[in-house]
Amino acid sequence: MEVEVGFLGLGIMGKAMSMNLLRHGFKLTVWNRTLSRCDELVEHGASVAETPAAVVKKCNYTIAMLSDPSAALSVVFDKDGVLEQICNGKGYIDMSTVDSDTSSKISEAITSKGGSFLEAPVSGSKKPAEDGQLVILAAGEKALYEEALPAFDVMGKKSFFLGHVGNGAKMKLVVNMIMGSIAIAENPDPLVKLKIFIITLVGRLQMRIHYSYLWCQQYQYLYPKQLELSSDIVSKLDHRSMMNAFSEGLILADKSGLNPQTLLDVLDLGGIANPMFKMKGPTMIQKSYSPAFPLKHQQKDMRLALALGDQNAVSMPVAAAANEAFKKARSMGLGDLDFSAVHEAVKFPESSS
Ligand SMILES: NC(=O)C1=CN([C@@H]2O[C@H](COP(=O)(O)OP(=O)(O)OC[C@H]3O[C@@H](n4cnc5c(N)ncnc54)[C@H](OP(=O)(O)O)[C@@H]3O)[C@@H](O)[C@H]2O)C=CC1
Ligand SMILES: O=CCCC(=O)O
Repeated sequence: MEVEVGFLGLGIMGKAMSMNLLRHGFKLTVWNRTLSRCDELVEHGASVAETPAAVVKKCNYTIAMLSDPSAALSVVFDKDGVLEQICNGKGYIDMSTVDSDTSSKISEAITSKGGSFLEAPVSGSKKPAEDGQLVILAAGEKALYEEALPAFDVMGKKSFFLGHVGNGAKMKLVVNMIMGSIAIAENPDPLVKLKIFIITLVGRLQMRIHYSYLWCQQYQYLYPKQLELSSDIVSKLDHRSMMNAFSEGLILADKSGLNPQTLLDVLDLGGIANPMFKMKGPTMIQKSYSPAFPLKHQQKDMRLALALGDQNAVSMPVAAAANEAFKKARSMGLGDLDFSAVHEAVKFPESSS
């Protein structure tokens, strides 16, 4: 018997994910609060139902991709909602990004009616959703996970099963917290970006000319020395803030009962994968901070970069907060360890020397 799959919520993500399922031959029934948004899916072979309850009635399992906790709850608990038709043998998979309490509430309601529940938030945005390249962070009923794997394999490039309900939601929130913090570090005020760009460009140009005309002994006096320093320091600013956000994420994962190594694996597959997380993450988990770049030097560069910002009236609240963590690490006697030892200062903010 052909598996009938339901899909609730055809926003940016839901539309891309359900199109993908259709492309791969899944038999799909869709619903969206604004029903007209179903039209394009219907053109591509989907059936449409008038309520979430009607979708659940028809389908073996139903996937939801809704904006926030209140939407996720409303679609389940309100009139004509999922709960009215969920029963033994039917599954409900919420892929929306919500908190673990919301997810648990939905799980309890679904299972109390005999249905099975899985939370499965995703890492990856519109394009990965269109290309079937999401990273799926599932938790809940293992049997439903296995039943839905063919759909997950189409929607994503990798699926994790993270255990009991709540772990998927928490993992997703940790990843997005790191992403949000880095985004601030990497996307400051446009004026700041322009200044950094100009300083860096001039610095690079200067280096090129410097090497081409090294023979010219007087060259070094043609450009202000400070500019060379500026370019170097400014180009390192993002790494400072990244390391702090990364540390907070590792600690949040650990304290929330998640495996920090799994967080590293998830991060490495997503939009914020980068060589620094990959290289420093495992040693940070092991609390091994053998110095490659000593923390005291990093804090010195932070201090100088902040002074540069001061000179140029550039507001840098993210860098200032990161600098406080590096100062704290120094006060804890960690200055000669690797700069990733800032992790300890983030972990124990009340410690002092
Ligand atoms: N966009 C992204 O890059 C990513 C988003 N996510 C998460 O996926 C989820 C969906 O995001 P996205 O597709 O971008 O969001 P959109 O805003 O594009 O879509 C939101 C969907 O939720 C529906 N909705 C909102 N409120 C209600 C309600 N009260 N009752 C019923 N349906 C409701 C909307 O219906 P209607 O059309 O009627 O407004 C729409 O289908 C969110 O939880 C988001 O955090 C996860 C990874 C990446
Ligand atoms: O929740 C949104 C995440 C977007 C992304 O992972 O690129």
